[in-house]
Amino acid sequence: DVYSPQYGIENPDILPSRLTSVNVSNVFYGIMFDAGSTGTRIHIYSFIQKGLEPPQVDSEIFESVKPGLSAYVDDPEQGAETVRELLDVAKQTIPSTHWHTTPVVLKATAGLRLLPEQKAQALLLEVQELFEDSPFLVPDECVSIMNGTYEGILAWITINFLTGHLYGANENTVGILDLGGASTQITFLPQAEGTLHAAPKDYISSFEMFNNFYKLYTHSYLGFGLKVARLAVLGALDAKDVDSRRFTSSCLPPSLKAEWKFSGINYKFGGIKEVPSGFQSCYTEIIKLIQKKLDQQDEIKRRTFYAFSYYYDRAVDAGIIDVEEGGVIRVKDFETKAIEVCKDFNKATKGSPFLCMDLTYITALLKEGFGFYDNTELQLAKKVNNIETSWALGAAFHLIQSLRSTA
Ligand SMILES: Nc1ccn([C@@H]2O[C@H](COP(=O)(O)OP(=O)(O)O)[C@@H](O)[C@H]2O)c(=O)n1
Ligand SMILES: [Ca+2]
Repeated sequence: DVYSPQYGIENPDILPSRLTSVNVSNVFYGIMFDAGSTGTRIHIYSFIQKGLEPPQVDSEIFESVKPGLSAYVDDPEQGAETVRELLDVAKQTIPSTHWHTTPVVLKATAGLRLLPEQKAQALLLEVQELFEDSPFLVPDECVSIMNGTYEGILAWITINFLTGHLYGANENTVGILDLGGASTQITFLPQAEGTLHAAPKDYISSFEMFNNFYKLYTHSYLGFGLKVARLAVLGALDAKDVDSRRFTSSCLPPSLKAEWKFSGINYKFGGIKEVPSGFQSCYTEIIKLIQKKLDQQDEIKRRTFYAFSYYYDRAVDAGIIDVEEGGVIRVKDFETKAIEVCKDFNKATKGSPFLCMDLTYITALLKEGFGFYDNTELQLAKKVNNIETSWALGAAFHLIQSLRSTA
């Protein structure tokens, strides 16, 4: 795909009517839905654009509902209902004079990628009908399953835009690590020539945004999100007799017996009394799922990475970072905490019985999967300048750009 943004061109369908002079700054809006595997979210952005410069984000309104669309696999109408609730927020916050020029788009990620095609399409169709009945601008392909390459690239665009690295000085761009429920992404702009040669061909993607051109390393690993990883550790992925079995792991409190629902399926799970539980046996279990499954690039050990989504949430639950502040940590902080939590399951009341497993998985993913050093620093951030760290802003920029180039 090649997009050529054309600034300052008058386009009454998309831009606010005030864009008649390039000297006037213009306010316009965009609505991006993130249909993730664990929840659906709305991002309502207001943008300001001055003349020929790329648009700036003025503000974001963010709301979310749980569970995600994939949980409504057998009731698409009810699934669309959760989207309607969120769309009402947009009606309440965007001035009605701007509704017909404000694009609304929903992009689904790994939860829907994992559903049978027909079921996923039925859900998307319900949402599309909802959008078409709304007063907002409905672009072509307003509702879709996003491919994993875009998920990584667009999150990279968001974080580098928010941290001021996007236009011009490419040497200082930061990498991103996104850990969802069902998939995980790694994206960075290679500086070492060797990375471009060593990487698998389909891990290198060229992308243009606001007249800048980027050649990125990016990959989305489907099935390596935190929640699907839990099922893999438990041996419950694709298991046939889900109703009659209890799935066990040494990563869980030995006496635990509980139930857990994911993507509309109920799983019985628990610990193992017969074998030693704790970090070492848990790590050994998990490594089998990770070793040699992910591409490793030497360069990442020395680069700055922003990590968010479950990296952030579980670090908060484990007390590694403050829920509001986030902060800089090292890869080994996850391991240190995992060892502590797995040693005394009874103490870990806060972060659910899965905290030992999750922290151990994150440690293994970072070290054995991507090949980070113990000492590699990670920036944990939920928001930057009050805007969510998510692919959604990058997707909104991309949408604005493509609407303009096809207008
Ligand atoms: N705007 C957002 C969206 C998701 N998330 C986090 O992303 C994780 C869930 O990922 P997800 O439901 O998007 O799953 P995937 O479809 O990306 O695999 C949770 O830790 C959420 O808190 C977030 O921190 N901010
Ligand atoms: Ca996500």
